[in-house]
Amino acid sequence: STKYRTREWSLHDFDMGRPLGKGKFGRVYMVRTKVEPKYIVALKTLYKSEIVESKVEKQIRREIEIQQNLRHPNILRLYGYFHDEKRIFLMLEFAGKGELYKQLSKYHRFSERRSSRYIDQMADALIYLHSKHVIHRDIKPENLLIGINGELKIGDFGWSVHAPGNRRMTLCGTLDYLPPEMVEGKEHNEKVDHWALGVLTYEFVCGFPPFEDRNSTNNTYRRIAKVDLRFEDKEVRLSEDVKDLITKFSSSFVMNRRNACP
Ligand SMILES: COc1ccc(C(=O)Nc2ccccc2)cc1NC(=O)CCSc1ncnc(N)c1Br
Repeated sequence: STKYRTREWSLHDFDMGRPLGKGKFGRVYMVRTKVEPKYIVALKTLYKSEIVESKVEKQIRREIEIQQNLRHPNILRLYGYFHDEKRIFLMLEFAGKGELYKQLSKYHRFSERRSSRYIDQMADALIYLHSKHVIHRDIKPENLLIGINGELKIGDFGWSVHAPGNRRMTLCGTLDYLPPEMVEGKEHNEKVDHWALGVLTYEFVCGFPPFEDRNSTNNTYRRIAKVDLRFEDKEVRLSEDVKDLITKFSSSFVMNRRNACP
């Protein structure tokens, strides 16, 4: 609603709730507006000092600009923002069922039915993003949230990283989702999101990403560059359909690469 955009918000408008997650630049709290109607939002605090230090102020300005114009049921809303002398506050949609990766680590992998529902919603969100010439470039379980009715939401975590814990972390976030052209530092287009959707589908139904090599990041690079896709894992029974879908996601990328270098 436009009311959010015009009025000036401040911390005093909210009752503070529990912390929701920790990002690299600050924390996210569940908060509620003090006056009726009592909206619940996820309030993300970013420290100006850290943002300046990491020279990401342009990136966050651009990101806020992009996010405020996005309206899609499978993309987490950014309602607005405000700041005080030390911090910037992002007023985000609250996703009622939290972080998808926590479900994935709890259940190890998703059924093909549940995976197909999530991938279908991701595809809708990407069609919408690409229609606005926005390439996401960072699709991975850590960046996905689940709404109160079980619907998937792309929650842009900006440059936030999760506590190291059991998450795969390399220099710039997980390597596993990078497509060959990014791994080789080439220019990229929205097909990088199609590639990542294939990697995401594989990780949903298998419980681990297709090119992962826990012992050597170099080998992960090599396997990505070669598109070394394997389905031989004994304990995971995959339908021919899902193997075909995943192969198509990666081959759509290979076609793209062939076009790129005649
Ligand atoms: C549209 O969502 C965003 C938009 C922008 C940024 C951001 O930090 N940009 C950024 C930060 C620094 C530098 C450059 C960009 C972050 C998010 N989103 C988030 O941080 C997700 C917070 S966690 C959470 N949120 C809702 N419901 C839950 N249950 C949970 Br758990």
